[in-house]
Amino acid sequence: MNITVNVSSTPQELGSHAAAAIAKLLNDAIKAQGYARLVLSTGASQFETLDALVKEQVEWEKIEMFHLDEYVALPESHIASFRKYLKERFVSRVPLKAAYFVNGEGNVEKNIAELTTKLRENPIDVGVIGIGENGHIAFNDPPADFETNTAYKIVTLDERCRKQQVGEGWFENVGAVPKQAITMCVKQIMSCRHIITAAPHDVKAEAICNTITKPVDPTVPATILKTHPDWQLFIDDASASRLFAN
Ligand SMILES: N[C@@H]1[C@@H](O)[C@H](O)[C@@H](COP(=O)(O)O)O[C@@H]1O
Repeated sequence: MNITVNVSSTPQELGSHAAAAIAKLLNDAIKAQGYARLVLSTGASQFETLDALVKEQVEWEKIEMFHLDEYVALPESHIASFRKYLKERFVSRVPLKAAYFVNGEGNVEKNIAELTTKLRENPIDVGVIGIGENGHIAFNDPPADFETNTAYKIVTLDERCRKQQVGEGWFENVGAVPKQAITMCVKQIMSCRHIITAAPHDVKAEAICNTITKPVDPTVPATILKTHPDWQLFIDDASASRLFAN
């Protein structure tokens, strides 16, 4: 078990530190095996990290990118679509070898099966795994399922998670947020060789405090990350504020 916590003053500083750490791990993997496989999160908390990551020196043509989670039946043209998010904020900005998305439209079971086959061809080197305001990782809301062995599954989103999406401006009201999503499962996330978490902003202060101070338990899904052999957590003064208050 190896946990590193890095506290920055601002989200921008956090983004550049997290991006440098991700780039180093990707470059180490390329050196060792000639390629690297990356899983990316989405959400407002990842903006600064992705903006900095696309500027890093990485042989992007040796990188395969996978996607963590997506709403069921939300068109890719919707502003909240995570496929749209990743295409605009990452895939269009670096010349990747390949990008594999979670597609929540059409035959979802078939989409999951095809993506799982691709994902499981080789281990994932770096998982960039955000933490939600309710402590979720991907769309594994509390109480999270730590046991499922499939790569992805369909979940029903909890109320707090759906409200957070409205708070971030992705939807006009809670009724407009899809009730279901496809998420990478916790065990699959934990199988990433290295995990990097970027969690800035005061809205994450409670989740960060719970993750660090509470025992590993499904009621705070992100606590499982503390059992990973190599987890680097990047927070800022705002998201760390409850830690210092304790
Ligand atoms: N489903 C996404 C995840 O991919 C992300 O890691 C996490 C944190 O994102 P946010 O910045 O929206 O809090 O939750 C979101 O809902």
